Amino acid sequence: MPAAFQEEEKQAERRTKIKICGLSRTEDISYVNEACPDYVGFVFAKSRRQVEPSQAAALRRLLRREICPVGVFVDEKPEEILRLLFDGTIEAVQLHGQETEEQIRLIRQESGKKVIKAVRITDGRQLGAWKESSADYLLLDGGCGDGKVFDWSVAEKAKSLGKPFFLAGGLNACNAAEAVRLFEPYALDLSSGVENAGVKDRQKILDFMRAVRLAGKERENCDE
Ligand SMILES: O=C(O)c1ccccc1NCC(=O)[C@H](O)[C@H](O)COP(=O)(O)O
Repeated sequence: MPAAFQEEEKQAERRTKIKICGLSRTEDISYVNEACPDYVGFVFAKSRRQVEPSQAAALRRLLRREICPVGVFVDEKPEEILRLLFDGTIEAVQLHGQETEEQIRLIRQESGKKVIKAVRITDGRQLGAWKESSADYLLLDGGCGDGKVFDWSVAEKAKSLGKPFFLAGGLNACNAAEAVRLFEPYALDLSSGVENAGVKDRQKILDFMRAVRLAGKERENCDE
């Protein structure tokens, strides 16, 4: 492979990934198809953003192939999660409830797909308990899609987890750069911060994408 392409690939691997969560309308899909985040989330748990499996399947068919659809669940039966993975409605799983290590292992083994385990942070103590989790990624959150920022003084602890993590909780275009600088997360995940009057907003999605990409470029310049 030519060196220029190799360098481009390396850069793409290094850049902070983005997940836009809680899509429920065809308009939302056209916004993300334009902005092209790495992941989007369909919430199957009880929520104002909840989608039915058939609705998610229809939205997924409209989604650009490069974007990974993640199913967001709270204490759902593993069989139902696996059904949605096997029929292609989702390609990865995010667990927000009291799911056990056994359930996480089962979902990964049966499907071969990635599992993200959400951990609600109230102080740094929750982090240690999940260090050995078999989940592919942790997702550090202040709530459940309610725009709650947790105490960012745990950034150093999060970085020393030795496990890639999604950072979530009250992110928006204004605090994205600071989040990238402090945490150096694998990915940023957000929902409320790209909404207006309770629905996804095209301009806010584009602004967020731009803010994260810019923060990534600044970090690269500092590293050079
Ligand atoms: O978004 C929901 O309504 C939701 C409901 C139940 C469990 C999880 C939920 N969302 C999970 C997410 O991935 C959100 O993007 C994440 O919590 C951040 O949300 P926000 O603070 O609003 O950006």
